[in-house]
Amino acid sequence: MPGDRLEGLNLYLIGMMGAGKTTVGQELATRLGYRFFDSDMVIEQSTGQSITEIFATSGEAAFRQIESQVLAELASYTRLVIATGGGIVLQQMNWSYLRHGLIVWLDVPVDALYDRLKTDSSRPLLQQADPKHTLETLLNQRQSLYAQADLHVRIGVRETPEQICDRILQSIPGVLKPKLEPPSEE
Ligand SMILES: Nc1ncnc2c1ncn2[C@@H]1O[C@H](COP(=O)(O)OP(=O)(O)O)[C@@H](O)[C@H]1O
Ligand SMILES: O=C(O)C1=C[C@@H](OP(=O)(O)O)[C@@H](O)[C@H](O)C1
Ligand SMILES: [Mg+2]
Repeated sequence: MPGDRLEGLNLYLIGMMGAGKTTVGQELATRLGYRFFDSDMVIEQSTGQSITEIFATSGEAAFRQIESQVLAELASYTRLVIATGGGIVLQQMNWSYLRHGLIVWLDVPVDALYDRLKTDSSRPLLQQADPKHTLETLLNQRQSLYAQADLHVRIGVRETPEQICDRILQSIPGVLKPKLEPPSEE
């Protein structure tokens, strides 16, 4: 299986809302023979609330706390593709979990993000007067964090999830961290 090169290492997809982390992640998991998890879906299943309800009833800080707890739980498994929520990079503690796997940044132009999300009401942070401006502002704030990924995938507006998977799988060998070989017996 293509996933054998990874030797069970989890893949964490990071990037802005609408970048395709959930969509591409499902396809990637199938190709790798991995299990797929979407951290938002796990949050909704474990709390019995939608992301929007959590934001509305408990606030973003509480959501971020739950998000970190879910990430910590998922990070204890292997052979997973995990589609994270776009704000996973905001908390330093999350990086200690992400770093145990291979971090892939799906980098999509803001115009394309907006086109994909303009009729989507499931992202509470976008329920603003000018959602495109909100996307631009969030990306500016987070760009340097996303850039800490192991693999930066710049995605064209016409690229399909299948084509993006092809590119990720082709690029993984070049970014796999070398295994620390035990010191040779002198
Ligand atoms: N490569 C793509 N081309 C066109 N539309 C896409 C692509 N990837 C995802 N989408 C669409 O964009 C929206 C957001 O995708 P999703 O996977 O939920 O992104 P994320 O999890 O990063 O927020 C969905 O409607 C999805 O069908
Ligand atoms: O960018 C963000 O802060 C968020 C992105 C969302 O996930 P997606 O990136 O899957 O939309 C979800 O976690 C929440 O609405 C917050
Ligand atoms: Mg998602």
